[in-house]
Amino acid sequence: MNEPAMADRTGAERMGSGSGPARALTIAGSDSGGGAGIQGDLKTFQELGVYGMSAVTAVTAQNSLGVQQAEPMPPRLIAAQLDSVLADLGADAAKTGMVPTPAAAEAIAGVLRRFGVRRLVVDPVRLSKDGFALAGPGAFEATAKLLLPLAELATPNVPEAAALLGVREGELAEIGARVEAARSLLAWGPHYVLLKGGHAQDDACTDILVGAADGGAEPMLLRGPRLPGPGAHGTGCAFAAAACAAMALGRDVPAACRSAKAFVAAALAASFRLGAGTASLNHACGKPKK
Ligand SMILES: Nc1ncnc2c1ncn2[C@@H]1O[C@H](COP(=O)(O)OP(=O)(O)OP(=O)(O)O)[C@@H](O)[C@H]1O
Ligand SMILES: Cc1ncc(CO)c(N)n1
Repeated sequence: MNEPAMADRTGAERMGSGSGPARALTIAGSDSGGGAGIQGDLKTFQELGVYGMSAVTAVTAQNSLGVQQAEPMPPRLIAAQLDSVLADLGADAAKTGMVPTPAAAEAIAGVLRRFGVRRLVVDPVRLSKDGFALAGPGAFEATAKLLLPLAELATPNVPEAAALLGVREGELAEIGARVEAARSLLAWGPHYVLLKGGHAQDDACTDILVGAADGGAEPMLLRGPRLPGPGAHGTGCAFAAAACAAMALGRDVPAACRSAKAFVAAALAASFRLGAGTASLNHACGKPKK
């Protein structure tokens, strides 16, 4: 099949009040609790002014207490959703989150390659906050092997980075070790790695961005005050989705990561308690005021 490259569709006819919005596609699991996954990503896209679309990779039953159950979608149905969106609507940027099985990773990588999706954020999701395996057996490894090479930006947290590098999480406690780790992760193939700092014992919650173009020689450190408490559900997804939204709007990766950091900080500062467990991120109050 001869598919149009995404770039060819960027100028698709736009009707009504002039040019249409930038388009962002999330490829992720459904979170019934509304804070992470598809639901969190679409809220983030909406808040940041881009048109959100989705391909559901799995359905989870979860709430503020944790994940109770998860079922993967059949790979063919994941691929069909991606085909439907990309062949007709197009996307200026996309992000992947929960990839439940190795076959799902294969299906996603195949369609993204076929459509030439270049502005891709890969969030290599492994465990939920309460330790539920969102990536089933072999799926994290398949995501690393098949999706990270397609990524413009990869956004691992500290435990995911440790797993990818085969080191203990404790070895990434110091900022210098995390900069080195981020550099080493470039070997998986993304153009940029943003190593998130939420899990580090770091008062500034430092996120580290390195780029392959200079071999990670000039890391960019994104700092902000660590908000007290256990944080909120969905911060990792919100970061990747906010970066994806900014990339859909044409920003480069460093600018996209700066705005994602500001978005998550604002959404966290405005978070609230709904259930008996972890707080809910307030995506609707997260828009940076600048
Ligand atoms: N307590 C906090 N205060 C301020 N910023 C935070 C806090 N916790 C996390 N962040 C920020 O939130 C973003 C997500 O980081 P984190 O390391 O928590 O991702 P994650 O582990 O993938 O998230 P999740 O726990 O949702 O899976 C980063 O920009 C990080 O710096
Ligand atoms: C569906 C889904 N994706 C990602 C996460 C990680 O926060 C979650 N809890 N649920």
